[in-house]
Amino acid sequence: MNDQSPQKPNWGLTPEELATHKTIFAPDLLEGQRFLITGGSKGMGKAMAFLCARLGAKVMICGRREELLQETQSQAKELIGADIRYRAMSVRDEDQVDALLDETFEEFDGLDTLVNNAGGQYPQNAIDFTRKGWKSVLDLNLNAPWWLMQGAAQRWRDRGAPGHVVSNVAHVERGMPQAAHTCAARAGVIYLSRTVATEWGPLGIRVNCVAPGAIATEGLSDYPPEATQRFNNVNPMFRMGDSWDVAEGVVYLSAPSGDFITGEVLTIDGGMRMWGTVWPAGVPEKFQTY
Ligand SMILES: CCC/C=C/C(=O)SCCNC(=O)CCNC(=O)[C@H](O)C(C)(C)COP(=O)([O-])OP(=O)([O-])OC[C@H]1O[C@@H](n2cnc3c(N)ncnc32)[C@H](O)[C@@H]1OP(=O)([O-])[O-]
Ligand SMILES: NC(=O)C1=CN([C@@H]2O[C@H](COP(=O)(O)OP(=O)(O)OC[C@H]3O[C@@H](n4cnc5c(N)ncnc54)[C@H](OP(=O)(O)O)[C@@H]3O)[C@@H](O)[C@H]2O)C=CC1
Repeated sequence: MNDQSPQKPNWGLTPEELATHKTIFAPDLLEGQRFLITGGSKGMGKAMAFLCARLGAKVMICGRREELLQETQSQAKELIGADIRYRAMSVRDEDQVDALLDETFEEFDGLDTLVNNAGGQYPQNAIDFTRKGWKSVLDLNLNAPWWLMQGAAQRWRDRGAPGHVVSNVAHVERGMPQAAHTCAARAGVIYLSRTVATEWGPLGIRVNCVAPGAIATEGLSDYPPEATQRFNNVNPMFRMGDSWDVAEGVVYLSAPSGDFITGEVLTIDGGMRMWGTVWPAGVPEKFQTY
């Protein structure tokens, strides 16, 4: 994904930066805590994995490509001395989701935080979506996080040892032109989270979301350069966030700092919810008004 061509910049923080980036959190904040982070082999999920491991947590990650997972595992070992576990799988496959949860609970003898981070979509005008494309994006960004959070909650209830969920969604308050499929899915996750935050409150399970705006990660290489070159101009701070901004938000909600927070959406978007629109396929002429 790290395409070096001038048209496609090399987005995201390097492993060395993830290993040394300053953090506001105490070094032993997550000592003994167990995290499952989906999509931890690059981008924001990798930053979350490094940060949690640096703070003392045991971390399991997953992703489709084993080589990226392996690379993340060895970088974490070499740079921060952490033993990150991984499973190569797709969260779009229900059986593989169950196997991932079983392996994680067994390996760690329980789980403290599930981070639903794996996700994504392709940019297209909604009028042209195929049914197959719609279902693929809904499977990845709505069904998979639901299977994961429900499966984790059942195991927490049955073991009498609760944990927490943080789902990485997106800023969707004003819709997301050229990404209506993901917008629908993420809105679904937000309202699922708000609903089960009430149902699962008595079980001791907290359920929250983080909602990033434009964040410079390797994932942006999947978008056309004519779209990504304006991603620094889609919020009133006139810059993109980085994966560390989101990783620290996830830790804030998972650690004791989040003990009285549930059903919440922590927006990390440099103000994009008030001003700015991503237009991931490029701004249509009619909308080129500023
Ligand atoms: C919003 C801005 C900020 C956000 C940034 C990020 O999220 S960064 C993170 C960025 N990282 C990611 O997003 C990574 C995760 N994303 C993904 O894996 C894919 O976007 C996916 C969810 C569609 C799965 O894809 P897959 O191939 O495994 O799935 P599949 O075989 O099940 O169905 C494929 C069907 O979907 C359709 N279709 C697909 N592409 C296009 C397109 N460009 N054009 C048009 N249509 C497209 C097409 O119908 C196709 O069927 P066909 O014609 O092949 O019979
Ligand atoms: N970057 C941004 O500006 C924004 C991103 N987001 C969302 O935040 C989340 C993280 O984004 P970002 O870090 O940029 O993305 P990246 O594309 O950089 O990383 C995505 C991670 O998810 C994994 N993944 C993708 N599909 C699957 C799958 N089916 N099963 C298992 N793992 C999978 C990838 O590994 P592999 O490909 O090997 O499976 C990778 O580890 C995503 O949900 C994204 O849509 C939301 C708003 C803005």
